[in-house]
Amino acid sequence: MTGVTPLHPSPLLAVDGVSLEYRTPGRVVRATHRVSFDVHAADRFVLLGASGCGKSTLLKAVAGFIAPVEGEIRLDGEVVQGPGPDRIVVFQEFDQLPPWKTVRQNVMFPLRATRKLGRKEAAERADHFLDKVGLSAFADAYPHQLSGGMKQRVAIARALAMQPRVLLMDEPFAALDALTRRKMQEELLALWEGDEADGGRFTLLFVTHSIEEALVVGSRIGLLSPHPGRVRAEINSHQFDLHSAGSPEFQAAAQRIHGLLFEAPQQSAAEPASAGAPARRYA
Ligand SMILES: Nc1ncnc2c1ncn2[C@@H]1O[C@H](COP(=O)(O)OP(=O)(O)OP(=O)(O)O)[C@@H](O)[C@H]1O
Repeated sequence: MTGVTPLHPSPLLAVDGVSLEYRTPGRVVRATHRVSFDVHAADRFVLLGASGCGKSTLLKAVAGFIAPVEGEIRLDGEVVQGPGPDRIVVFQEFDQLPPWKTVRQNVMFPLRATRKLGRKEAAERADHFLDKVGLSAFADAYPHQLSGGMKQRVAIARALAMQPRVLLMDEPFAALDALTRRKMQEELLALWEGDEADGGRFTLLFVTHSIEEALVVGSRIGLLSPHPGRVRAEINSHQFDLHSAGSPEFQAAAQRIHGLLFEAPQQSAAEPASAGAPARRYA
């Protein structure tokens, strides 16, 4: 890269004052209220909050499945109007892979469906990304022949093969056992590190309700308070990884986040949880 890097380059993804609602006959549920955050290229931005605070709804809105009732979401400065191949979601559920397709065919499918690549190139790209997630030997297997962790690896390979502008992950490891979950976190970070060789690290927007997972996976964390979801604070977490998980600094950060997420409502009344107030920022 040449030239001077601006101090605050414009974000790749801007979520700007976004309120999201579910409307059913006779009832409106406000899932998020004026949520704002920026995700820069190669960030690993984590949305963290208790169940029901609107994390998944926000991710669906960034994916383009839900339109904001207030505010806007911009990708590369363009307002998001609907789903697109520049934003791919990896879900928690193991059944996100069509069972009648082989592993290779699953990875190839979106590449072909969006006419991104021809059959031969799509097969080559699929094999490349299956190799990256350690599943070359299972390219001709069917999803039911794989473990939960392997299915999630296929879903990750399929998403990365599309080379999206932002990879969206909605609690992708929540249904895995603790050991596999830890291994998958490690592998995700290794894929992100290794992606430099493929022309630049991918940008991640990751949803979790686990404080530890947020600290390990994220370079930056947006804390959401519930009912409706509002940004409570933003925290830098790039200094942590799986190896620092037991350290005093890690424990202190986890404690601080716990306090911010669960501190008493009367304390938060004077704090930024009030509608429209700016979130606290931590270095
Ligand atoms: N389809 C729906 N119809 C009506 N309300 C919904 C719908 N989906 C979610 N909600 C409500 O919107 C709010 C936010 O839900 P959301 O699933 O985004 O939260 P979350 O933080 O992802 O929770 P979890 O961690 O449990 O998945 C909740 O109050 C939920 O009950």
